[in-house]
Amino acid sequence: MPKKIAIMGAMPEEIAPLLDKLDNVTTSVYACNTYYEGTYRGKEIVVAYSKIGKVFATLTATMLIEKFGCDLLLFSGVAGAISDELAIGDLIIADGLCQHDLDITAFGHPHGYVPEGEVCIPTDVTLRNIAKEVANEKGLKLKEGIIATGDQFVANSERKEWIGETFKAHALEMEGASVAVVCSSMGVPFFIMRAISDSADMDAGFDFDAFLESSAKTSADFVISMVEKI
Ligand SMILES: CCCCCCN(CO)Cc1c[nH]c2c(N)ncnc12
Repeated sequence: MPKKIAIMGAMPEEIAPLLDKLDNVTTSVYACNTYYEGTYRGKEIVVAYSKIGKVFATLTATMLIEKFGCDLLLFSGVAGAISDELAIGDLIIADGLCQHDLDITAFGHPHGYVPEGEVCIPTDVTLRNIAKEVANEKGLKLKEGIIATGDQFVANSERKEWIGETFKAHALEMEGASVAVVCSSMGVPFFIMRAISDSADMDAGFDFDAFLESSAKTSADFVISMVEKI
C-alpha cells in the first residue's frame, strides 16, 4: 500500500521551504495546528509545524499519525551544535534521541530515564540509509549522532557540555525526542534531520536569529529530496 508521508517541523520557517513544493494542497486546522495535505512527485504528503517544545511536538506527531493516517514521519528543522565538528549550516541525522531535561535521578535512575521508558530511542535504519544515499548523490556531508531534546533553548556552554557528556549527544533541540516516543510507541518509522543554526553557547540567540532561515532551508531541501526514494 502506498505510504502517506508526514513531514514535520517545529516552526513555520522550518516547513515554509516545503509548502511551495507540494501540489494539490488542501489545508485543515485541527487541535490548533494547520495541516497541509498534498502530493510531491506522486507521493502523498502531510506537512505541519508543531510549535516549539516537547508538548506541542507530541500533539502534532500524534495527529499526523492518528488523524491523518501517516505511516512514516520525517522531521526537518534546525538545532544547536554540541560537537565541535558541527558548524552552522551542517546537517545531522539522529541515530538516537534522548530527553536531557527528564530527571528522576533522586530515585537513583539515570538522567533521561523513567520506568518503562528508555533513555535513547533509536531511529529507523532504512530511512537513515536513504539519507546517506541522497548525501552521496548530492556530495553533501552528513553527520550522524545522538540528538538531545529538552524544553529549553540552550545558550550556555556549561549546560551544553553537560548535555554532551551525559548523553553522548552531538546536537540539541526541543522536539525530536517527543517525535521519537510517539513514532516508536505507534510503530511508525521516523527520521529526524536538523541543520545547525547555532552552537548552544552565549552567542546562540544571535546566531539562531541570523541562521534560522538558511539552515531550515538546508534541512528541508534535503528531506524533500529523500521522498522520491521512499
Ligand atoms: C524563538 C526561539 C525558538 C527556538 C527554537 C529552537 N529549535 C527548537 O527545536 C531548535 C534549536 C536551535 N538551536 C537550539 C538551541 N541552542 N537550544 C534548543 N533548541 C535549539
